[in-house]
Amino acid sequence: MITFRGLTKRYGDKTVVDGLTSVVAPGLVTGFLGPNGAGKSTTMRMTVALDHPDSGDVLIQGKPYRQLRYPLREVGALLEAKAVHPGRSAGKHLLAMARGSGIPPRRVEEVLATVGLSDVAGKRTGTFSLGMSQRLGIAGALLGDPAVLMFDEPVNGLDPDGVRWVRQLMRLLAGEGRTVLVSSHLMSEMQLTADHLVVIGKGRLLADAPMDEFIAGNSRSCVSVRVPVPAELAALTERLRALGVPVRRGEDDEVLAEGVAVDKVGDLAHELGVRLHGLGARTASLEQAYLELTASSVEYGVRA
Ligand SMILES: Nc1ncnc2c1ncn2[C@@H]1O[C@H](COP(=O)(O)OP(=O)(O)OP(=O)(O)O)[C@@H](O)[C@H]1O
Repeated sequence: MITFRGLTKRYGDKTVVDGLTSVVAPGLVTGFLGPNGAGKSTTMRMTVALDHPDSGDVLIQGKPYRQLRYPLREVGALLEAKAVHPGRSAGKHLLAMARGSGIPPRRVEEVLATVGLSDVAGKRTGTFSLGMSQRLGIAGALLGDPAVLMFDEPVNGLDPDGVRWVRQLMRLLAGEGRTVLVSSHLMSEMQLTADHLVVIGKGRLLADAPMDEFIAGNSRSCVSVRVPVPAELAALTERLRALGVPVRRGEDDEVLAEGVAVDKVGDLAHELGVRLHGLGARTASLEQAYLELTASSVEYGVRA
């Protein structure tokens, strides 16, 4: 479990993390979302004492990081994949980490195998691609077999196969009862990976909710109707609008009706003798819900 209690960080006169309070629960993948500059990395850095809060605190399994006897055995973190001595081999890098933390050296081979880097264990990390560095960073996080794991943009630089592998790994780790906090800007990927979401904007908590609840609560549900004959599509649209239902164009022969039941649209089409090629509730995506919620919190956006 990770507990944020009024966590606050200022750089100069700018508050980059602003009174963040949340509990990241074990046994779930929690997605940590927010626009660029929202304060996600700063929050993660404070969790492992790489940065210090101005007020509030963050606890790992109920304790501040500094009170953990062997931190790597309690919390693993992938923060900056390239933050590794470039002249050192992957194996030596992990061995050095293990030595300082009372972790048996055989764990190095185990985690290298888990992340698929066994064959390049002897290679200098300076020669690694971004994807390989990400895998090495993940190996470092897993080294101490910790109950709490944090990954800042773990799929950055990975190919589709690697992205899927990360997703499966996150799910596996949560399935083992661990606490998994993961940040990403890839919403479609996050929708497949996370059970729960913590969303921040300009350092403030915007949402802390299960994935389904978040999507339902931050998007407008609608009904998609496909009508192949344009005149019939217009007639149905007109009838819906006359009933006060907002209707907008979808793709090709599709219209999207908001705030109305699927049955009602089907009945109206039948009444008007309109032939349908499709009728169904359109479930909103995480991306739509996220964009709705964060629209006013985007710091570096381009105004339309
Ligand atoms: N060492 C620092 N000194 C001054 N400002 C900093 C420092 N580190 C971060 N910031 C600022 O704090 C804010 C939050 O940055 P942070 O990296 O935590 O955001 P983020 O949500 O991780 O963003 P991204 O999605 O772009 O990685 C930004 O405005 C950033 O410029």
